[in-house]
Amino acid sequence: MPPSTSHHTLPPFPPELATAPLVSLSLAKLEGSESAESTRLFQACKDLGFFYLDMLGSSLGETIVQQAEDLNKLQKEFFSLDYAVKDQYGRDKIDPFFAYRFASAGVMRDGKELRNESYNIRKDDLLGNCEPLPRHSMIAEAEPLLRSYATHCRAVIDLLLSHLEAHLGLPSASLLNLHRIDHRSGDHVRFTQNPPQNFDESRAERGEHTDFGSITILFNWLGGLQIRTQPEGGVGEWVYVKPVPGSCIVNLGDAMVKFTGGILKSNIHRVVPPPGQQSGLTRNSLVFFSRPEDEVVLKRLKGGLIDAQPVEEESEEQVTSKDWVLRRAMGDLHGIFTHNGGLERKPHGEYVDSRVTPAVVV
Ligand SMILES: O=C(O)CCC(=O)C(=O)O
Ligand SMILES: [Fe+2]
Repeated sequence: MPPSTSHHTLPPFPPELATAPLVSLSLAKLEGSESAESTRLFQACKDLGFFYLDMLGSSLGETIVQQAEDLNKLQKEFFSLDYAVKDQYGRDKIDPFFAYRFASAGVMRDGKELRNESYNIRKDDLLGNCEPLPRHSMIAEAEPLLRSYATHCRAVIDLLLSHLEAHLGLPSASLLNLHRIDHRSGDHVRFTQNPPQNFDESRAERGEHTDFGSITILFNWLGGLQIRTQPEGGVGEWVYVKPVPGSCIVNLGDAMVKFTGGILKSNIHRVVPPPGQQSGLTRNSLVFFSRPEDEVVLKRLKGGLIDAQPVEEESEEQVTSKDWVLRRAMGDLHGIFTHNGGLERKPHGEYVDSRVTPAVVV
């Protein structure tokens, strides 16, 4: 049975708004190793590093869509708990990263300052790869669902990695072996919730970021995600990514740019309040972030098309994935901004403010 999505229960995304020119790829076709679809995947990852993945018609994909709906119900329930309860699972008490996190949304209601919230649940806790961190009973009870969701998202990510390594001309399993599911990594499921708030350009700018892992699988139900277009020779503009029922949004993170010497792109994006009739609603998203294994050094791989890429003159400090994630999360390292086929490094500090008053808690 096809999954029942809930987008139609919400006000529509404004039809007149400019939206991002994302291609839509079919998971079922990629599972079937259809070569035209595989080539489109490689192209999308070289162009924008963002695409829709249509999950319908794939048993794995439809299961993920259904589970994303179930997890969306769970996250709303979790975020409806009192701040004092959630604060017990905060980053100051549990972990600097894999914890409940918040920042002021700059809005008051009933004498209370509303929060932009997120909750990061580590893949290794779910899969038994480590001693799990303390978590709320609601999360503990949902662990079979969370574990299954993480495993399914990883199956999609592994499929994408295997297509990409083939196109890059890398030896088989070059990328897969940096992302083994039973090895410790920063992979996690993230719940996010933002209360209604007015659009504020400077706040939106502070939330601009690239993801710093490998591949991200994102579900959202309301508009608000924006990416910046990358026109040849131009500066680009912010455009909305419209949620599509039955599809997830996939984007590449900085690790893929580093591994491939800039062949693959991690596009800059941000989250602003939902547009049009959707404004005034609380916005949730559900994100699965994959990252290289903790011990993997984030550097350009050797082989295939990567060897033909220009070598950067000033080679950057080499850090392990674990340190990179920690330092990015603490705002200690800048992101990679890819533009017009080249690599452009934003000065330190340009993306890091998102930790202060983020529209999205990165
Ligand atoms: O909420 C969204 O739609 C995107 C979230 C995001 O970009 C992130 O958490 O890194
Ligand atoms: Fe992101």
